[in-house]
Amino acid sequence: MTKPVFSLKDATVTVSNGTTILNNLNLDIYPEDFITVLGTNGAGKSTLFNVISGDLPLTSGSLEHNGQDISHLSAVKRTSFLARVFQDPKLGTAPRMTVAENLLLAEKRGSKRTLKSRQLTKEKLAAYYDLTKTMGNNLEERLQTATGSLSGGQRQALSFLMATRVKPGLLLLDEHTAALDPKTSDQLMAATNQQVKGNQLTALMITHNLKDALTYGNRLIVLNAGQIVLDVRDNEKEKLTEADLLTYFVH
Ligand SMILES: Nc1ncnc2c1ncn2[C@@H]1O[C@H](COP(=O)(O)OP(=O)(O)OP(=O)(O)O)[C@@H](O)[C@H]1O
Repeated sequence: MTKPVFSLKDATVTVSNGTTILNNLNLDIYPEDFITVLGTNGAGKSTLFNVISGDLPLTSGSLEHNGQDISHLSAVKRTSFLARVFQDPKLGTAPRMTVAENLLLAEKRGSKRTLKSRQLTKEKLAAYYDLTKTMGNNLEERLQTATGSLSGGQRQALSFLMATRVKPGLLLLDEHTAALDPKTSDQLMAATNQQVKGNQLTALMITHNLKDALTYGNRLIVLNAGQIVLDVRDNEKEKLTEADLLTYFVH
């Protein structure tokens, strides 16, 4: 039987005021799972990501990666196998560096990040041109532009390409299309789906868009009050409707 790549076991986070924001949560993530994550505001979705990325420690319980307990591994060390794209286009890219330099930097994920512009060879720039052209938003014309002057959609597309430049063991998509206009959001969602499937990535994607949650991924989970209240995959997921999902949105 296939073993999970990541396992959260009785994961609990209690904050200083005594509130429990993740409550004995259990989740096994299998290779090539593309899991859409839904839940009301404050359900614990970002907390779940913060626990996986190592930005927030567990109060109790554990996180395993390929059977090894990594609960105490630093967030920096986890970047060798984890990548995350945030909702805010400003996060994830270095604003003064060009698009090409950011892509080069992303290739060094998990190792020492020193950058020498001579490493940007003609061949590399040609490869980046082809790569960015797949995003369908003219990013390929702006390879030598400082990232800070890109549009939000272009910057978010770049963040996504950077997160997947070196295949991560797990890709965390934290409402990565939420700040974009509907057309740009659809474009990035389609590109995301293509990358995740084409490169056999394992991914978790937080979204408030029920349609996207139903359309994409092989598995869907709903969080409520720090617990998973629905976990469906394949045929069972395909049968779900938006109306079904709304019944899980209880405050
Ligand atoms: N470090 C923290 N200290 C105290 N409370 C926190 C901390 N992080 C999160 N919380 C609280 O825990 C709850 C869950 O927050 P979280 O951000 O995980 O929810 P969410 O499901 O991602 O919500 P949203 O959909 O609004 O982004 C919220 O009530 C939040 O205020």
